[in-house]
Order: sequence, then C-alpha cells, then structure tokens
Amino acid sequence: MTSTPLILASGNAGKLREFHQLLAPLGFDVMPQAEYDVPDVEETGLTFVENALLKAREASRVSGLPALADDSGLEVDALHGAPGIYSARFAGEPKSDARNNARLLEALVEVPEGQRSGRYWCVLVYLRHAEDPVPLIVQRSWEGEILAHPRGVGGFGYDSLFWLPEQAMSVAELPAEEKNRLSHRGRALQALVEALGGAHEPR
Ligand SMILES: O=c1nc[nH]c2c1ncn2[C@H]1C[C@H](O)[C@@H](COP(=O)(O)OP(=O)(O)OP(=O)(O)O)O1
Ligand SMILES: [Mg+2]
Repeated sequence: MTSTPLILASGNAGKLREFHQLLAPLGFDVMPQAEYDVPDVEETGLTFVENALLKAREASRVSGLPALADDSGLEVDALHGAPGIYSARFAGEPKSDARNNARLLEALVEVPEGQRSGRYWCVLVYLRHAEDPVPLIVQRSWEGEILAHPRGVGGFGYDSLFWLPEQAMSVAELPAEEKNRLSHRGRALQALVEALGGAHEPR
C-alpha cells in the first residue's frame, strides 16, 4: 500500500512529535512543513479554526500536498479565557514556553486552588489541497487545573502547569502514550482519522 504524503503544517516540535507518534503506526507518510520550506504564516484569525485554516492552506499551497494543521491553546476561566488563541505568544515574541509559563503563574498568583480551572483546545484542519472548499475540521478540549508550581518534565508548552485531577498528575508527568490517548490533540486526531476513512484522495 502506498500512502499519500501529508504535510504537517506546524513548526512546533512538541506537536510534531505527538503527530508522528499517533500517525506513523496508522501508515500515514507525514512530513513537517519545514521539509518544504513552508514559512510560518501570521496567525491573524480570531478563532482557532481560522488560524488552523490559514496554516493548512499555506502548507498545502507551498507543498502541493494535502495538509493537516493544528491550532491549539489554553483557556483559563479565572482569566476570562486567556491566553486562548494567543497562548503561543502570551509573553510576547519570540515565542517561549518558559516565559509563557512564568506569565501564567504570575497572572494567577492571587487565584486560590479550586478556582484555577481551564482546558486545552485543539482544532485540527485537514485540506486535500490549497483550494479545498470542504475542509475537514475537528475540535476537542481537555479539562484540568492550573498548578501554582510546575511538575514534571514531559510534554511541551504549558504541560508542567496543567493538572489532571483524575490522574493526580500534571500532563508533564503523564507517559507520552497516555497523553496521546487522553489529550485534546490525541482525541481530535483519532476523530479526524476516522472521518478521513482513507477516502480523502487528493484532487
Ligand atoms: O498539548 C499541549 N501541551 C502544552 N501546551 C500546549 C498543548 N497544545 C497546545 N499548547 C500550547 C502551546 C502553545 O503555547 C499554544 C499553541 O499555539 P499554536 O499557534 O497552535 O502553535 P505554535 O505556534 O507553537 O506552532 P504552529 O502554529 O506552527 O503549529 O498552545
Ligand atoms: Mg502558532
């Protein structure tokens, strides 16, 4: 069986690792957009969906291949939904997980345990080609609480501050396979692959 190559429209090493772990066993021939010199697009949308569409469209346009983009972020209730679509740039440019985490802790310093609920969102967009008028779109969330101090060294982004009450661990303490099974991204991708059903041929 020859699988259609698929461009992953992301420059985030943590996401790319998770996509690879999830898609390689399913026989997808996945390539990071850097292999096609796809530039990072400006994420000018006001929603995860819009930003994911911008990223997928650019990657597909430059590579001439089907593309999958992920726009994701953290929504914190005590911060009225911030950092949301601005999660990657929460502490300004250049993007830095360490500075984003420091800014999050700072913003929540007065917020007591029990009022630190939030969730990760992941929106996936799959385009068969750059002008695909029927993008396949899936969104999933993952509930948790924001810790007052980091725990664990796995994952990426805000994972060392994201507490899972049911697992009694931070995401950064969770084994990678467990994160992929439970996460916003892992579950969105499972749904997307089901929706694809192998029938999405490029045209
Ligand atoms: O599982 C996750 N574990 C921890 N943090 C996460 C996760 N999922 C998203 N996040 C955070 C990281 C980043 O601060 C933002 C995504 O921003 P987002 O624009 O989608 O990604 P990005 O700019 O890092 O790479 P790219 O746009 O090239 O895919 O949300
Ligand atoms: Mg981004």
